[in-house]
Amino acid sequence: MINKLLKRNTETVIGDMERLSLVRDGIIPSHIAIIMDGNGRWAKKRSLPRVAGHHEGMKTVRKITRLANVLGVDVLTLYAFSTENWKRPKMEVDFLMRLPEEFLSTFLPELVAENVKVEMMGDHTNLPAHTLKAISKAKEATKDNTGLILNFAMNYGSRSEIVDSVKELAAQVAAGTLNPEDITEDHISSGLMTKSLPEPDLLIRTSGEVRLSNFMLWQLAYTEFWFTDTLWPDFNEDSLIEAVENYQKRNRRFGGL
Ligand SMILES: Cc1cc(N2CCCCCC2)n2ncc(-c3ccc(F)cc3)c2n1
Repeated sequence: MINKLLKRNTETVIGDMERLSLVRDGIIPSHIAIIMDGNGRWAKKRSLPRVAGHHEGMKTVRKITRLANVLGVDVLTLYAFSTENWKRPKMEVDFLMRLPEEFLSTFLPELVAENVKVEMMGDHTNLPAHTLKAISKAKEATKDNTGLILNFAMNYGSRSEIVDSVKELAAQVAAGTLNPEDITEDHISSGLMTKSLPEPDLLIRTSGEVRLSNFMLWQLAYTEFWFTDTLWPDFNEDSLIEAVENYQKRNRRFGGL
């Protein structure tokens, strides 16, 4: 019995290694963005409080960050808290606002050792000081790292991001330093929080929801979308490999023929 289990486990490990090797031989999406949905539903299925799903989802963040780094992904953007999330019960919001420091208190040393650079995009105002302090410490500790950029979207909303970019251009036009007819797509892109990042190549959304929820609306214009019914806490290394394998089968035309 033990031998059969060992044999099967060995075959599984070898199979996984071969699958990982095949994926790494293919085109790896430079920027993967993920809408990490299904945490509350995961908890409800287990008669657990919603916050248990968020906490389990945080463990998935570790797993997927490690694998993305191994695959050679350049940027991993994770939609951790949207501007709409403030409408949730205060207890849940307070819990969510503690997750960054819980995640970083245990995972920051590994992120530093693995050359991962922590970044955050979103509206800093209204985020609690303790949350910002933890994230700022991680950004500082990893600012010189040159590996995977782990970009957390916190209190982020795409439409307000675009409005802010347009306002900046309007101010330049009002100041006479920019002619309206000279405004290009690059002017808008350069005013976004993602101005220093490549646009996402692959967007993943979990839990069966098929919508963007005010996430990177401008940046996702030519991104490949992959939707899965898997709930975020159940999303694992196999799930990410499957998404990248699917991505590698697509023929991206960026609007062309
Ligand atoms: C608000 C929130 C929610 C949050 N969830 C866990 C993942 C599922 C989605 C919602 C709950 N996670 N997971 C990690 C972070 C985080 C954020 C910034 C940072 F620098 C380090 C870690 C996080 N932040």
